[in-house]
Amino acid sequence: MSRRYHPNIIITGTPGCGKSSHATSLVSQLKDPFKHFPISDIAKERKCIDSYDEVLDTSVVDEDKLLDSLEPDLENGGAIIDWHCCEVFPERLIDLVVVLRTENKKLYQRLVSRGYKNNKIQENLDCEIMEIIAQEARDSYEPNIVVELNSNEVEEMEENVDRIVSWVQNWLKDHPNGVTNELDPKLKEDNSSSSDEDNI
Ligand SMILES: Nc1ncnc2c1ncn2[C@@H]1O[C@H](COP(=O)(O)OP(=O)(O)OP(=O)(O)O)[C@@H](O)[C@H]1O
Repeated sequence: MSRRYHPNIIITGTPGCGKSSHATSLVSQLKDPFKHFPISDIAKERKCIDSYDEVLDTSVVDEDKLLDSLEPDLENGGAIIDWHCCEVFPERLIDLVVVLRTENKKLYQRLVSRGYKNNKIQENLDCEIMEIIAQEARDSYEPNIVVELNSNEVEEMEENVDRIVSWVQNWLKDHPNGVTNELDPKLKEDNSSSSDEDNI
């Protein structure tokens, strides 16, 4: 039966909230076999782009194709997934979902400095105000694996990364035999036996 011996973590949040910065720093601290999966780039590399949204100036990903392509990576474990969507990844393959939150004023400044068009900036600010991604995470995963962290200042980012590294170290200690990749209710109970939320 397929098992993973390192946890898979989703780092999600509205564009500009710091997903890539967090994921890069996390992987540089955790090292091998942990690997950064910047999904926007990977979707292009693995030819999982469905179409282009002219209005929002963004690529539309073929999520089924993306998931088929990523499933073996997720089964290996140690994936640090960096994307603004999280619901596409099956619960059985995800151990922690980190939702980054940024104050609107700060997010606005970051998006302006990227040269985004006004409608794209507004769309992203609305997304953050309405907690779209946080809600998607709450709707898609067990509450004990979803954590919201503030990402307004550099110091917060450093603190967040330290907390996630500690969580990983505890996960590795708590799961010496790994966890199943299968959808097995009994084994799933075993998977959730550690107090994941308490550790982060
Ligand atoms: N906690 C933070 N404090 C200060 N600056 C930050 C923080 N997080 C990110 N930034 C800055 O905000 C900008 C956007 O960060 P980053 O590219 O990591 O966001 P993202 O969520 O990955 O965006 P996207 O979804 O568009 O890829 C970068 O210039 C980064 O340095």
